[in-house]
Amino acid sequence: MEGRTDLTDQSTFTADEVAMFYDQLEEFFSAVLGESIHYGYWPDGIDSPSLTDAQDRLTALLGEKLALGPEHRLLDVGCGTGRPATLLAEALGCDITGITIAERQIEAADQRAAAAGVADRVRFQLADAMGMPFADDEFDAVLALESLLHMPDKKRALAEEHRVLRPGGLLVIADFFETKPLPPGTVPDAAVDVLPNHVPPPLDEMTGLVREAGFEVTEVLDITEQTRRSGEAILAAIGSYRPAVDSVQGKRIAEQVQQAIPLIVEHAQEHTGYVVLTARKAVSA
Ligand SMILES: C[S@@+](CC[C@H](N)C(=O)[O-])C[C@H]1O[C@@H](n2cnc3c(N)ncnc32)[C@H](O)[C@@H]1O
Repeated sequence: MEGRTDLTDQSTFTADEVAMFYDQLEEFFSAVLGESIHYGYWPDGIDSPSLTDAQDRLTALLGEKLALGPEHRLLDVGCGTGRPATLLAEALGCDITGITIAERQIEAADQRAAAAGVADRVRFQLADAMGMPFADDEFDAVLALESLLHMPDKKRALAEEHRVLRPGGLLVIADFFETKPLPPGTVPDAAVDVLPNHVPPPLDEMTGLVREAGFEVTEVLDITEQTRRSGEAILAAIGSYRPAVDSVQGKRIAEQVQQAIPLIVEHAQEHTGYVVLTARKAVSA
């Protein structure tokens, strides 16, 4: 694969580089974040520190927004290693196709779905969200759980999500948005850019992109406060992590990311919020 290997370069990452990032860090992510690669959700009154429980609560919340049943087909864009899709298949009974740009995630995802006994209705494949191998109108709903942040061309990704949805179908996005930009002229700390494409747009810009892609935005649910504990949960997990990655390069990148995480978390806490955005494709064009 072409491309830089120095992941502290601050220019935009390509889809190939995002794939390399996840393929090389799969062991790292499962050690630090568990089976899901996303933030957790702590609604008022829930105090348990478990990141896994909180991640599963976020997945359950997205399941409520999707409101699908056994007769429906869901596309999970950026499926990771398959825990969200597996949980949603169990909870909703729907048919799910998950796509990821990182090849190594597919094997783990397939194994997870098989172990949960849902492999008959859940499958995973390698595909780029910015050019999907699916027919127009193929799905009843699309989920983008922390995948839009990685897209170098968000307009293209949203246009594709719109194309593969049937008229009236739902798009549910869970992602970060920028709340407080760095003051003009400030150069972000290089370590903050270790994560590919992670600096998100402000909420109004993100909502605007979704509308421009042809969707009607039906709900914008700001859960910044309810996801805030994710930062400290990740920091606690990272504190006890010791790299055990096979390849020398993978180990080097894991160490880079491990060192960068406190800064990334600090940046995320100060400069980003978290939204669940629900949108509908118009019934008639
Ligand atoms: C932060 S992880 C979230 C994974 C999963 N949704 C979860 O919550 O466990 C981002 C995911 O987006 C995928 N991804 C990033 N860029 C992509 C692209 N261009 N096309 C398809 N998937 C992509 C990554 O491979 C990874 O699976």
